[in-house]
Formats: sequence, structure tokens, C-alpha cells
Amino acid sequence: MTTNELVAQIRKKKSFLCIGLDIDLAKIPSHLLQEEDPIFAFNKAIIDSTHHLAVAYKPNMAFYEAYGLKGWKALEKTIHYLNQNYPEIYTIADAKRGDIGNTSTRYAKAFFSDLNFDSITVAPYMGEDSVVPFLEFENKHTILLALTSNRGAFDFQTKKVDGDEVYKKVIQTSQTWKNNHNLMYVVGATKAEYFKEIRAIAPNNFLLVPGVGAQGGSLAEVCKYGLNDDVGLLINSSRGIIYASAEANFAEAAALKAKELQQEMEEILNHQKEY
Ligand SMILES: O=c1ccn([C@@H]2O[C@H](COP(=O)(O)O)[C@@H](O)[C@H]2O)c(=O)[nH]1
Repeated sequence: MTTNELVAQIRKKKSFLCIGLDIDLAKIPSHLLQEEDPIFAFNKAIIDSTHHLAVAYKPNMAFYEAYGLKGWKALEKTIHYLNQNYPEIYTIADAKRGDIGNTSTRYAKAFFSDLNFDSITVAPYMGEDSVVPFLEFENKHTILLALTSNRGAFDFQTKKVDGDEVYKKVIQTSQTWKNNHNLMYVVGATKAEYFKEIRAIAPNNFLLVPGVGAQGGSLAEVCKYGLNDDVGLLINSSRGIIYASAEANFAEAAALKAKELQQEMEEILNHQKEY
């Protein structure tokens, strides 16, 4: 999907919500465990009830890999279901990959060509040659970890190297790489106070922002400095939406939670000039 197509969907739905599909069989309604593929049955119900409120879905690979072959098959079915039934929806493989170039090429093939995700999260730690194989795919985005939402972000990402914090170096240096127009960055909602400086060095890139909901980040605080002329934000919530209820009404409960965030986003977009 192109960035323009993503922006058009955001404008149409008045939403920049990304729903995280972090499946946990211990948290899904027990009646679904009778299904042949409980993971897919859960994801399908969540997607069908929330697709009009969200512009993106983000399955995190850990939650599928943890179930072995069954998990991987359910992931494959989920992405195919999205691509076939809701082709306007943007898809993110939260895989945090990155390796020597030869290996990154295979990761890129797996997620972009075979599974047909629109984007993938990538760790920048191994540098340019580990990221460029992802950037070579046109109309696919590489979402580099810049400043993550967890406490450990302060262990390395905010430490200074040659006068600049590592997360700033990641953003600045990656902007010089080939096909940098395919870059987005992960910035945690729990780090709202950093968005002003991040927007100063990456004014045009989309930012994927996890940490709203279960991790306590504030949508309004992120939007204060995070929004740009193309909106430029994808705000993710996973547990806060998909596990709103573990009863038979789980899909409706998820839609209500998603609607709350979408309405807050619509309000913010209506007053964007004031932000
Ligand atoms: O900095 C980061 C990068 C990725 N994540 C992932 O996003 C979701 C958040 O889930 P919630 O349930 O809404 O907390 C999850 O997949 C994380 O692994 C992140 O939280 N922070």
C-alpha cells in the first residue's frame, strides 16, 4: 500500500487507529476453543466488528510463534482474510527483524512477498545493510524501532553517542539510506514528551505509536506534537481493545473500545490546526 492510500483511508474513516492482534488463548472466550482454529476465529470476529473504526491491524509475531505451526497457519489465514475482505486496511507485521543483509533479504521476502504484509517492524541495531533489504520493496514500509514504549528504552536509546541520543541517530542516519521514503518509525506513546524533538528531525514520516491503553500512554499528549499534515500517526492498542471482554459479546466489546478511540481521534482531527 502507498503512503497516499493510507492517508486517504485515515481521512475517510477519521481514524488513525491500529488494532494489535496479540492472540492469547488463555484470554479469549472459552467457547472459541471448540473451533477448529480458535486463533483465526477470534481474529476474524475482532476484524469483522472493528474494520470500519481502524485503518491498520498489527499482529505481533511472538503471539503466533508461541503456538508453533498452528499459530503460523492462523497468522497466514488472518493476513489473507484481511487482504481479501478488507484490501484498504494497512497491515503491520510486528516482527522486529533485522540481520546481516543476506538474512534480512529472506525476512523481507517472507513478510512482504509471501505473507503480503504492507509493513514490518525492524530493529536498527545492525545498521544500514541490515535494513536496506527491507527498504528495497516499493510500496512496503519498514518501521524502524526508534524510541520504544518500555522502561528499557532508557538503557540504550536515550544514551548519547557523539552528542546525540541513540534514537535520534537512528532517525537521522536512516534518513540518508537508499529508499528512505519507505521508512516509518516506532515511538512509544509512553514517551509523549519526546515527540516535539522527533517531529523536528522526522517531519514527514509516519510514526507507529504503541503504548496507548494497557501501557497507559495518552492519545491527546502524543497528538500535541506528533501530528503532521498527513496525520502521520498510527496509534496502536492491542490488549485494551481485543480483550475488552472474555464473554460471548467479546467482538462487540472490542468495537466499543475501538469506537471510543476513533471518536477521540475524529475530535482531534476536527481541531488539528489547534494542535
Ligand atoms: O515500543 C514498542 C514496540 C512494540 N510494542 C508492541 O505493541 C503492542 C502493544 O500492546 P498493548 O497490549 O497495547 O500494550 C505489543 O505487541 C508490543 O509488543 C510496544 O508495546 N512497544
